[in-house]
Amino acid sequence: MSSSSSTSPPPPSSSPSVGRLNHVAIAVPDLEAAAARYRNVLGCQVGEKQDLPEHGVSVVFIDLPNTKIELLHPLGDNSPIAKFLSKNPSGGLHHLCLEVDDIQESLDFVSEKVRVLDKKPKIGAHGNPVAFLHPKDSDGVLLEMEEVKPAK
Ligand SMILES: CC[C@@H](C(=O)O)C(=O)SCCNC(=O)CCNC(=O)[C@H](O)C(C)(C)COP(=O)(O)OP(=O)(O)OC[C@H]1O[C@@H](n2cnc3c(N)ncnc32)[C@H](O)[C@@H]1OP(=O)(O)O
Ligand SMILES: [Co+2]
Repeated sequence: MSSSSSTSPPPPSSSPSVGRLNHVAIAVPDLEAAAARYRNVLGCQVGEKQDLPEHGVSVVFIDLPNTKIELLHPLGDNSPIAKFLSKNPSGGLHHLCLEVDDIQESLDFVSEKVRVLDKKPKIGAHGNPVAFLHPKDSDGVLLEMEEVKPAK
């Protein structure tokens, strides 16, 4: 088993510049019930539901001090979330979203090493370009990259 240490070499200079954990996404069988639980039981700041047909999802974001939780529910039978919930009826952890500062450069670099699910980025829930990497190439965890330009 390998482990990281302070002496590990720096990443290649052309690798993506990964920033914050933008969100952790959870697929839920009942979006209203899940949102109410985060609002009323955990006392979190819960946003409005958004429908995103181009992604086949309804989504509610929960703001935390340092990141967000994205609650995902299928919008239609062809939704990737419908397939996920058919295999995981109680719901579950769906993906992690990492911020990068240039998504096309990041995709060009990582696509030589892992399967990229979107050759071209799509516009995600925050109006920024997003793309996904195959979970089977990243320890069983679906990874989303979201382009967030560094503040000037
Ligand atoms: C709201 C917009 C945006 C944002 O701005 O934040 C979003 O987050 S959109 C979120 C929804 N969109 C996506 O998930 C797009 C990317 N996903 C996909 O392309 C597909 O879901 C997938 C990951 C390629 C899986 O699709 P498919 O191969 O058709 O499904 P299978 O059920 O056959 O899965 C194959 C294999 O992979 C395992 N799997 C599937 N999903 C996940 C997952 N989320 N996390 C971990 N593993 C996953 C699945 O269990 C299968 O494994 P085996 O059973 O071992 O074969
Ligand atoms: Co997401």
